[in-house]
Amino acid sequence: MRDSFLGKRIRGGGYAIKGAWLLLKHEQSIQVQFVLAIIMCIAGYFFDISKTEWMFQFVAIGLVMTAEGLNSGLEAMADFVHPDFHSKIGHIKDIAAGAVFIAAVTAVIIGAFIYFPYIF
Ligand SMILES: Nc1ncnc2c1ncn2[C@@H]1O[C@H](COP(=O)(O)OP(=O)(O)OP(=O)(O)O)[C@@H](O)[C@H]1O
Repeated sequence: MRDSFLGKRIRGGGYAIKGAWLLLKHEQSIQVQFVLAIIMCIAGYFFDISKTEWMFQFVAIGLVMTAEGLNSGLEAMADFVHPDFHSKIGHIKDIAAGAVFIAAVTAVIIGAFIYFPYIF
């Protein structure tokens, strides 16, 4: 069972859940995103948004947290392989941060589409 296809997949899932927990426990950026996600869920209940709007909201939350998590992983990898200052490392980190920025802007646009009609 341990080395079977199913056993490996189950173990892989365990590592992934552990990784998500580590992100929440140690990464401040993810903690901030998590709090924002909770605030957006409270807003969703408050404004009684539709099922489709909930779906878009969860996609936006997932998109930002996924990008932030991958960015954290890449930063950790960069710091491990090259702890010293290097322009290439700076460039790599800036690109990864840029991806988070794109995800965040997308989430803000989705949020504006959902909540503007309720607020204004
Ligand atoms: N080793 C390095 N060499 C060159 N530039 C770096 C290096 N480390 C960081 N930088 C520059 O500083 C910026 C911030 O890097 P840092 O690793 O502190 O990320 P951060 O977004 O502050 O992440 P966190 O708050 O999660 O640690 C990078 O985007 C990059 O421009």
